[in-house]
Amino acid sequence: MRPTPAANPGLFVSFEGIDGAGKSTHIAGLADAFKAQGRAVTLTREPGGTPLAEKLRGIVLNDAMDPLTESLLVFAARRDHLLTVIEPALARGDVVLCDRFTDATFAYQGGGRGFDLAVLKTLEQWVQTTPALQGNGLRQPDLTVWFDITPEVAAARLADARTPDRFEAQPVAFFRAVVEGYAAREKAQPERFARLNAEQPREAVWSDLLAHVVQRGWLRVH
Ligand SMILES: Nc1ncnc2c1ncn2[C@@H]1O[C@H](COP(=O)(O)OP(=O)(O)O)[C@@H](O)[C@H]1O
Ligand SMILES: Cc1cn([C@H]2C[C@H](O)[C@@H](COP(=O)(O)OP(=O)(O)O)O2)c(=O)[nH]c1=O
Repeated sequence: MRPTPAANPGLFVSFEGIDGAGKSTHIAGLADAFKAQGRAVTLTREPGGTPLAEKLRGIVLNDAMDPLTESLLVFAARRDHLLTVIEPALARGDVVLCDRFTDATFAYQGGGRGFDLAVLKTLEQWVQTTPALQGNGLRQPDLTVWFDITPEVAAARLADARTPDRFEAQPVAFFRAVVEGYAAREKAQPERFARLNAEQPREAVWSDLLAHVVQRGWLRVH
């Protein structure tokens, strides 16, 4: 028997930006806004989101390794996450809010580490081609919210805020290259991106974020 189609089509939203850009600050608020309008929300993150992927996250954030190893591990985590959490949630009609997805790999491994973008593109094809999409469709977020901020402002926010992991401990030049990596992804797929000026006060960032979601007809204004 065919499963009953979900009442709402699933929505896949990813959140991107360098460490300290303000993603975590706003994701929970957006989840509450969707829930208040009757949507089921799956809140998740990368690397991580499943028991296996969370183990890989611990390794990626703490152990030294070469950029290919790093890329393979984040994509391995992504494959497990996509098949066991994201695709089932989208099939149920959930709003999936994901703290980072593949753009982070292009920005951090591709931009920051300078790793081969062609290899990343191949891995993206392998990992994000899922049986849920007919033909050879590639699963991509319906919307990617990019919290754009300079490394200097982000670093000032993070100073004292938390103990840095292997990425957060990188110098400003690394984060400049990460920002370039995000900019290149936005340029290649502008229809999927909403770029926010993340240097604004929290309230202004929040209202810009809401405006993008409302504009797409995914949330109603009160
Ligand atoms: N618009 C803002 N202005 C000033 N500080 C902010 C703003 N947004 C978030 N912060 C603070 O900056 C730090 C990093 O924010 P966070 O949401 O954890 O960033 P991310 O998840 O992108 O790494 C936190 O201490 C947070 O309270
Ligand atoms: C998803 C992903 C994250 N990362 C990095 C970026 C972040 O520095 C780190 C973890 O992301 P994040 O969850 O934002 O860290 P935190 O919980 O400290 O806010 O992993 C990559 O290098 N490649 C990837 O593909």
